[in-house]
Amino acid sequence: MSILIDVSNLSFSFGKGELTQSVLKNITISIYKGEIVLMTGPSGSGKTTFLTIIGGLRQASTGSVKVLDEQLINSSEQVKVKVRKQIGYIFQQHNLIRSLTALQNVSMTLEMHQGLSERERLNRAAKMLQDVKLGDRLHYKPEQLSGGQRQRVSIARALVGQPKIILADEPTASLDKQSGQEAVNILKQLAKESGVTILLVTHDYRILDIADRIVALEDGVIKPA
Ligand SMILES: Nc1ncnc2c1ncn2[C@@H]1O[C@H](COP(=O)(O)OP(=O)(O)OP(=O)(O)O)[C@@H](O)[C@H]1O
Repeated sequence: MSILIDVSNLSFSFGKGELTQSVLKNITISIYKGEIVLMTGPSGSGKTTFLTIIGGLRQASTGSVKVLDEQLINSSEQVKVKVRKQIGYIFQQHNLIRSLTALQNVSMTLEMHQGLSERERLNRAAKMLQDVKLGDRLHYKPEQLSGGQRQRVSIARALVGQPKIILADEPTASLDKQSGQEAVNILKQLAKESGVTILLVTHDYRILDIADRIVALEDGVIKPA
């Protein structure tokens, strides 16, 4: 099986000199194609920091971080952009644009995919929203949707560009048990159908059963969960 995320001896600190705070300490982990990996760990243990480095959203300088065969340590902006284009992101707060409908929020992501006409973008976005069971909510704005529905719009937005990797940061944190489980179950089903790899950070123990593998980050160190 191919390795999509290959991290070895990654260390990362915030601040300089006496104020240096070491957040990730010598992390080594490989994540395979199609795998769903959940990363748990107490608040402040470095989970979000780790995710943003993997996603090419934060620069690290120590160790090796290969994502989709690109080295992200001390990488150029060009390399980071190339990697980012192949990743779908899901955040705790859905980060949808309030003035746009569900359909517009999802189709907007496809604007950076060259060569698709507006009609094709809208068709793909509508199909994706049907897949997350929101076919009857295409023209609703975020505030007209429930928390779980909004999070499913962000799942559709993350998947519509056919990414190789999904990075999700506490996607169920603001949802009740049922909506949270519904959202991650849909995510899992769609990911397995298309072979997408998922790295999901959470301290929601109610969703651990969607994982193929669970790892724990404690004090910047990875431990088997
Ligand atoms: N931009 C920043 N500048 C300085 N320190 C930061 C910054 N971002 C995070 N930190 C610190 O790094 C540590 C790890 O933060 P991080 O957000 O990665 O943890 P987390 O495990 O995701 O926590 P949570 O589960 O609460 O989201 C924390 O102690 C935090 O205060």
